[in-house]
Amino acid sequence: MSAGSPLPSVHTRTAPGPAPNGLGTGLFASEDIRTGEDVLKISTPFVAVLDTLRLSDTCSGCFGKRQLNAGADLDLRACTGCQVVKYCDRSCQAKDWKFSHSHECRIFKELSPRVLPNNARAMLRMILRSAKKKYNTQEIDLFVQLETHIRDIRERNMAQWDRISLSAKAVKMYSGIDMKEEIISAFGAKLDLNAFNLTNPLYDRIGLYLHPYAALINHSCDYNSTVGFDGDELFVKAVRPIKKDEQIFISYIDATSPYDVRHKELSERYYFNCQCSKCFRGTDTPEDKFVTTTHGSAALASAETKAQTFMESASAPDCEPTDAIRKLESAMHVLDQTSAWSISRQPYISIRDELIASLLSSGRFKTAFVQAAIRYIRIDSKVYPYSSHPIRQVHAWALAKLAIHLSQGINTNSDDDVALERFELNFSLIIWSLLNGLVNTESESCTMPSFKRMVRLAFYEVHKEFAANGLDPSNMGDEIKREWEKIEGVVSATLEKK
Ligand SMILES: C[S@@+](CC[C@H](N)C(=O)[O-])C[C@H]1O[C@@H](n2cnc3c(N)ncnc32)[C@H](O)[C@@H]1O
Repeated sequence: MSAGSPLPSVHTRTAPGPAPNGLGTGLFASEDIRTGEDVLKISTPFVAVLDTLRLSDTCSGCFGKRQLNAGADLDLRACTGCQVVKYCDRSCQAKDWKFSHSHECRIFKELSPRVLPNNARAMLRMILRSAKKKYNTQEIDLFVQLETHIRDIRERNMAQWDRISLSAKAVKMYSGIDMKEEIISAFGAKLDLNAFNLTNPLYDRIGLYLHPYAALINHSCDYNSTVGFDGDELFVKAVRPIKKDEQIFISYIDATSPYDVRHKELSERYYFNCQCSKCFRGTDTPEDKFVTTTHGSAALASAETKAQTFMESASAPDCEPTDAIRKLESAMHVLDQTSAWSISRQPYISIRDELIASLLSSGRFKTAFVQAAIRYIRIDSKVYPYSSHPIRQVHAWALAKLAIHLSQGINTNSDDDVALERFELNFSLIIWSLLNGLVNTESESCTMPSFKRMVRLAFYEVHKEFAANGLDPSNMGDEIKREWEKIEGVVSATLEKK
């Protein structure tokens, strides 16, 4: 590790220290850090597990890193012992076996076809690794000091406490370990309070991740860093320049939400009242703004509740994509009818994200392209003001991928009734311009190394095709500008129809 910690898997430009405003310990920059640079990189997790639904489609060794490049061509193979976890190949299997699976495989096999929930699997891993002395003293020392908020959990959320205690009982029974249930429960509480969403390089959630050094980073709704994962490697990157001695902040929640929603989530899930600069401004921030102030707060709250209900039923596991699309469009309609809701105010942003995912699942690529263009052009720069934000980059990639699909004349669903053809888009130029933008800003972007590699490869292919036809889009600025004017036309026409 470069500075501040004796942990071998931690490379950082931070040091722990007392954080002002009663925030306990925090991490502070030990030097100036530029946009896109690593604040912290951790090569080995303390614990990481996949969500139960991801066990069948994601490799438990590389957490989907290799699948990102190989796509559907890579067949995962189940562990021959337990048949629960799957791997790309022997090297991924060997990695997980060495990390923890050798201790738990027998237990998974005995329980099959039942599978322990993700938090119980993570607790089991931590207990077994700790019993096998796989952690070094410094890691354990840091882990022991992590917050548990056990009293808050017991007093304010009995259901959470019951779940933790039940998991502790199960972990003790299945592992046969000689450890008090209270101690195992404390492992569970630390996990609930300090774990990160493990995501793939496209920022889709796939599981749970914990490392006690990364867990020292405090939260701010006006964060200066973002967290991402490349396989089992954790990266914290600077989303804007950070000065030496400045505190590092990430966002534990979706910071695009208005004040009340953020406050509720942080207090119910993490048991604290946020002391960040944005929360001090209360509802006086863009996240809370409405387009007009003519509606009473009751009417707005009622519209929001209706829209949320539509959104929740659209994300029910048994909801077909076509049905989900109808529900999400109804949710948007409810918000539009108030004429107070801007498309960059939550829950509009999340509804559109869900809509794009459902349109993709049902093969409506043209409509998905238009919605992804609205998100890219009209929303992202408002809700993620720093262009280095990884979500902005991932959304640009999603738009480029849709343009690639459409340029290949892929059959779209017959319900895909957007008359995109009349705009005569030159998809190749649009793809080139999106990928060129991503490649050119790579060093200041907070995306993961394998994402950058994938984008670079795609750009190389597109550029090669142009070159084969004797063209270099670097010299076609006017043509590219015209294509973006056309997309602006598509976006305006769609939004005017609302
Ligand atoms: C993951 S830990 C961060 C490290 C922690 N400060 C420590 O000393 O161990 C999260 C806890 O830090 C505190 N915290 C983090 N961000 C905060 C914020 N913006 N406002 C108030 N408390 C915060 C809360 O007690 C929260 O439960």
